[in-house]
Amino acid sequence: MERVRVRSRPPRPYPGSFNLAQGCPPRFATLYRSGFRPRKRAPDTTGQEIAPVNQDAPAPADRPASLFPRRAAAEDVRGFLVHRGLLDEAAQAALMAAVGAIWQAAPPLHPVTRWGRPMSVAMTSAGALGWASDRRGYRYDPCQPDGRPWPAIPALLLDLWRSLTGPAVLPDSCLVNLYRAGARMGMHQDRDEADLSHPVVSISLGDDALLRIGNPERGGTTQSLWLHSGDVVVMGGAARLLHHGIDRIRPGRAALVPGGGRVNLTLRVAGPA
Ligand SMILES: O=C(O)CCC(=O)C(=O)O
Ligand SMILES: [Fe+2]
Repeated sequence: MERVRVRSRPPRPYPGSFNLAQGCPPRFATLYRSGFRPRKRAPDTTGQEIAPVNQDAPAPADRPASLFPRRAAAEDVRGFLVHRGLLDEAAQAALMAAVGAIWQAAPPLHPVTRWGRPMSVAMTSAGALGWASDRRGYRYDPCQPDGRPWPAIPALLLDLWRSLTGPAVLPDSCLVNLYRAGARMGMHQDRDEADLSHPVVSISLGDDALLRIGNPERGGTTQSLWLHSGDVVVMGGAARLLHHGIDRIRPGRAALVPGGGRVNLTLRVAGPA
C-alpha cells in the first residue's frame, strides 16, 4: 500500500522572509545569545541592567507633533539625507523615555549572526514586526524571542516619520539598536523589507557614531561622517540600497542613554502591503 507522508510541521521561514504567523506562542529563545564581549579594551557594559529612564521627561503621547522638526535643509551624502540636529534636547529626552518603555516590554539582546556569533549591538524592536537574526539568516517576525509580541511604535516616532516622509504609509517596524562602548555594525544593505520603495528613517541618540556610506555594490570608495544625538538620516530613493555601517562610537560623551552609549532607531515599512 502506498503511504502518503504528511508533513507534520510547517516549513521553516527562509532567510529574508516574513514569519507572519498569527499570535505569538511561548517558545524557547534561540535567536539571541547574551555574553557578547568586546574584543578591544573597552569596558564591557553590555550585560548591565538598563537603568530606569528619566521619568521627568515629557510623556511621548503628550508631545505635540509641532514641537518636532526644525527643518533646515538636509545635508546630502551620497543620497542619504542627513538632518543635523533635527531633534532638540526636549525631543531627544522624550524619545529616550519612549525607548526606556520599549526596553521594559522588550529587553535589548544580542542577535546571533548566521555564522553563530553574537552581534556587538544589542537590539530590540517595536511595531507589528521586529527584526530577527539567527543561523538561518535575517527576517522580520511578529514575536519576540520569548514569544511575546513587540511593543507598539511610540506615537512620537510616527509623528516624526509623517513629518519627514508624508502621511501615506506608516512604518510597521522600529529597530532599536543599543551601542555600548566597543559596539559596531559592519557594512550592510537594508534589504529585508518587502517593498524597498519606502525609505528608512534613522535617528541617533546619545554618543556620537561614525557612519560609513559606500555603494550599491560591495566595496568601492566610502565616505564617513559623525552622527550626533538628535541627527536624523533618511535613506531613500536611489540611496535606499547603499551599503553602510557604523565603524565605532565615541563612548562617554553624552549622558542621554542610561548606562552610557548610543541608541539608534530605524523606522521601516517592513511587511508586505
Ligand atoms: O546605527 C546606525 O546609525 C545604523 C543602523 C543600521 O544601519 C541598521 O540598523 O540597519
Ligand atoms: Fe542599516
